[in-house]
Amino acid sequence: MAIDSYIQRMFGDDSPTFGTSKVLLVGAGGIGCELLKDLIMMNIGEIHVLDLDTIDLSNLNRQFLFRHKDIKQSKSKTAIKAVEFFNYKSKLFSYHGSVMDKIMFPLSFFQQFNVIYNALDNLEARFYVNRISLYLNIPLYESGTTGLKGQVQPIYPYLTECFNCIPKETPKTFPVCTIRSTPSKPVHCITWAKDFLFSQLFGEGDPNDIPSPDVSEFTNEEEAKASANEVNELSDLRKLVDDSKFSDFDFLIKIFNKIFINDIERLIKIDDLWKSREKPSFLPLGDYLNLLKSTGDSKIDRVYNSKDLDQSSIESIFKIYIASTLRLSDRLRNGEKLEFDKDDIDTLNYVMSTSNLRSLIFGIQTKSEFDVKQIAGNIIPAVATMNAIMAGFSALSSVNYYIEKDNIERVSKSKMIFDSSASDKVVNSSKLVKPNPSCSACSVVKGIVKLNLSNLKLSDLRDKLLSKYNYDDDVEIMTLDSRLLYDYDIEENLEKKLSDFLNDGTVLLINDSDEKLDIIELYVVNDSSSTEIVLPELSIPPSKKLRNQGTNDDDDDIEDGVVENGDSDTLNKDESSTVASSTIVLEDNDDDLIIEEPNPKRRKIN
Ligand SMILES: Nc1ncnc2c1ncn2[C@@H]1O[C@H](COP(=O)(O)OP(=O)(O)OP(=O)(O)O)[C@@H](O)[C@H]1O
Ligand SMILES: [Zn+2]
Repeated sequence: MAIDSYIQRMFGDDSPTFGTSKVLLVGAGGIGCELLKDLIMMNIGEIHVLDLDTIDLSNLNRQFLFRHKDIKQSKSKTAIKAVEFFNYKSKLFSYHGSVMDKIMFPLSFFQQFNVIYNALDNLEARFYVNRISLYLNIPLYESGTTGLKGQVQPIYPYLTECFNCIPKETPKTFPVCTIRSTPSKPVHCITWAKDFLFSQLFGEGDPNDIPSPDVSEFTNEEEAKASANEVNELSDLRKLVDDSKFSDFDFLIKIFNKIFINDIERLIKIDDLWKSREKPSFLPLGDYLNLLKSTGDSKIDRVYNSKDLDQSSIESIFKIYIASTLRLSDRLRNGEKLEFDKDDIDTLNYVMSTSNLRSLIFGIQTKSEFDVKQIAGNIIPAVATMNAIMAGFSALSSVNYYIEKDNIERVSKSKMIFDSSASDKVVNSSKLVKPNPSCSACSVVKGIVKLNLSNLKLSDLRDKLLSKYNYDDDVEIMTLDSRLLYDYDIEENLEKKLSDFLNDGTVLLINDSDEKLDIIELYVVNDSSSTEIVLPELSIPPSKKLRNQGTNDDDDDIEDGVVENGDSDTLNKDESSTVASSTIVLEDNDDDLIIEEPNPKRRKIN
């Protein structure tokens, strides 16, 4: 049966406006491939698929639109080609690039869409698209999975929580001293091997530029000194690795001695570290090292790798260490730039062997190549079924919107879907919640300012802001990344051209110097044909400070007999009582009236 007939059967004559909709699908990975199939089955008018990546071998187990022959091809292009044989009406478009690339995808690119679906794997891009959906007031269907966990959050800007409303967990990090001096878990040794040892010996960057560790991160002074020494010596070794004439086998012994003997000796001497911990011990590799020294380079098995690993044998781990060090230094000397990649056998073997040798020294359990790959590659197992379920719910949640897009209040009563831990349920749902009033993304009034950056000066923008929004006194102008461009102490920029500071896509924060009005956020759109600055119509609420003051003063009213007074002309009715408290009249015990002026506290960001 044709898709149309299914849709007709399900929705009857009130068939939703799938066919006339134009949507953006961000991400063509695990969830994205599934979602593309689902959206096609809904006969969405236009589906624009955007992804920055190419296909890897490791994607094939779950990204069902891709085949072995597609490896190294663009994900978005391959995905839309793969569905060509589906019986569909949707028009498909693909884009190969990062959604955060403001040149490839300016705000106007997003403006054409009715709905955005996120199928991303990182917070940065998710936060970015969330902001775009807020600027343009486009519903966003946010989905994600980690293993057997998953979630779909429909976001109806300003009506329901946005992606930024709820604080997100950041990836776990470990204290520097644990990684450098007192590891107690395999993950500590793997982090040391990958982020410290590998990156300093083989990673990009000038060996003279290896930063010293931050002394304040160590509680023990000797430990901080030992750590600083380690870095200096490593930088010398890196020079040896880089030296193109160097082919002396001694080099391997030097590195080994430094990392696995001298550095450990130094740590053992710091008694304070071992009061409540087992001291590290040396690897029983003496005979093997001597044998290698006497037989020399010719006897080294350069191709020995993790396939030959006997995890219980120190010698086997050591042989992988030697072989992978040689292979990596050869590659480095051939001019290759190296970075850790879980799918690059040399870098993985190096991290696996060095972390396991360190684990043995500190009495920690060794890990297999598979485990090290998971931990070092930050791999969270992706489960194809969970991706398919969440993609399905993402598409399904959006049906509400297509059916009743003219009644967005009603649509915003939809539900959020997430995995269930109950044995008899696959998923759970909960009502969408109103936005968090202190969310830094959606609680700030936003708009788009159109202007010709190369024709105008900062003073033009400042003057226009003052007149358009009736600020009493002055404003502070800064960028979202905290560059202060103007306030009443910093006038030197006023006569400079806006193009000196701003680009298409820069986000500006405008703050009322009097702290009466709330901060506003303006997205800069450079329009070279524009002759004037076009600022958005905004209704700027009173500042949070005033609102809080209002609330506190309400309490004080009872205790202190505060009488409120003020001009509420420019205010919304329901906010007038709080803003009026900007001029507070206090009655003191002697019946004299004291007028307390608002005391604007200014923030300076350098
Ligand atoms: N800034 C971005 N712009 C466009 N696409 C992005 C951006 N960031 C991530 N993506 C894409 O989002 C998709 C997420 O899919 P998924 O979670 O399955 O990850 P993956 O990279 O395909 O798999 P794995 O991480 O397991 O190798 C990927 O295809 C990735 O390229
Ligand atoms: Zn929010």
